[in-house]
Amino acid sequence: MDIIFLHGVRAKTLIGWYDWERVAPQVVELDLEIGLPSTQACVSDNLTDTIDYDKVVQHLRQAMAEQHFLLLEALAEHIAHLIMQDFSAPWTRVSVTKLGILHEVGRVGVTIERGQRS
Ligand SMILES: Nc1nc2c(c(=O)[nH]1)N=C([C@H](O)[C@@H](O)CO)CN2
Repeated sequence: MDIIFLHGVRAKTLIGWYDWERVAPQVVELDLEIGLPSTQACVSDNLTDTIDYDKVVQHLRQAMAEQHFLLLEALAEHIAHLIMQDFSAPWTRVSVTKLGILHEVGRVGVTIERGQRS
């Protein structure tokens, strides 16, 4: 399976378990790997034969501005669902990272994989 990746995508969203996190949007970082439904673009050299990563970023930023979740796990699940449903990806690995949320911890986050990797 061919894969596109997007690393270090920053997006603003309401995310967190605690009261203050439910009212103040935070910037989270996404690392995405997205399985492609075909290898067609490798021979056609045509953007319409693959998943346009530019559109993925726009779509996810828009969705995350409108949604709120309590846990990173639930946010990651939602992102994986959007990637598979709206871009027809057969497989994805989604990591969501909070930056500097814990004292003396640089980054915390979750990684999930959904779909079938062939
Ligand atoms: N496994 C998780 N643990 C925690 C989460 C989470 O999303 N998944 N979230 C929090 C708080 O929101 C944290 O970011 C602020 O202390 C705590 N643990």
